[in-house]
Amino acid sequence: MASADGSSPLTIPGGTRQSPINIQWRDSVYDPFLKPLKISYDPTTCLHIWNNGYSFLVEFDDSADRSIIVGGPLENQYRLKQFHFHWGAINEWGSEHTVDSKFYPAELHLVHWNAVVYPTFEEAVMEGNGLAVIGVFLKLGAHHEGLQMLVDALPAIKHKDAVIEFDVFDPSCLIPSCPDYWTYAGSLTTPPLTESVTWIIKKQPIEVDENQLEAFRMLLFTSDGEEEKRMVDNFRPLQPLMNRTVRSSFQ
Ligand SMILES: NS(=O)(=O)c1ccc(-n2ccn(-c3ccc(F)cc3F)c2=O)cc1
Ligand SMILES: [Zn+2]
Repeated sequence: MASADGSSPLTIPGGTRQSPINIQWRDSVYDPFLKPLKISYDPTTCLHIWNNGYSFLVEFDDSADRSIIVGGPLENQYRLKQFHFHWGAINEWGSEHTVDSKFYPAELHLVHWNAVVYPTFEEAVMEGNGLAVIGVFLKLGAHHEGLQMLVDALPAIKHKDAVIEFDVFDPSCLIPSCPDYWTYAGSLTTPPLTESVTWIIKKQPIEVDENQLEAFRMLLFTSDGEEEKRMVDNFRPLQPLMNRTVRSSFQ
């Protein structure tokens, strides 16, 4: 939906570092000073899984430094707050970022915040170095054992605001073993769209099977009792790169 000047309500007036973007592989710049990203998650920090009416999220206890990432492009360590996905109605699209203008059927986002510098997540969301989000592409292929635990919980959170307890889950099983990533300065891809995210996009996708993608698509945007609207195509349009460079951790 665009307004008279052609802008969509999802553009931030004066935004200079909006996300998602297309990652043009040949335009990314290898940075030899980028460190390996170190990921250490405590599976018992997992709290619950819920349908927030836009995606489904798994949230974590972030009251201490128990599930953290450090290194990579980051100056501090960041605490895991939640992870969620974006996907399409069909396998031809669904990811938020694209690589050489290619969409993947889905994309995982692991959202972390800079608890070294900021006292709360709410404050970190407003600051340029407040958040770090790891993006992982999902491609159609083999069955993913680790994802299946999430898929098995989805029928119980079909409707908006449904939540179930999720005791133990290690999201490391959703992150590819290949250490290669791209990184750039960007934003949240849904409101408040704040320009507070260091994006770390893994080069290697994970493989999931058709049944697992279909399970995402039977979730609903709508609450119980409302006219059903399937939760699909919950990805934001690509945003202009403007004056940004995408760096790669690999040659
Ligand atoms: N898709 S993404 O860029 O990873 C993304 C997009 C939006 C959010 N998001 C939306 C609202 N919030 C949020 C939640 C709690 C809070 F206190 C403040 C927030 F901004 C948030 O973190 C979080 C992550
Ligand atoms: Zn997201």
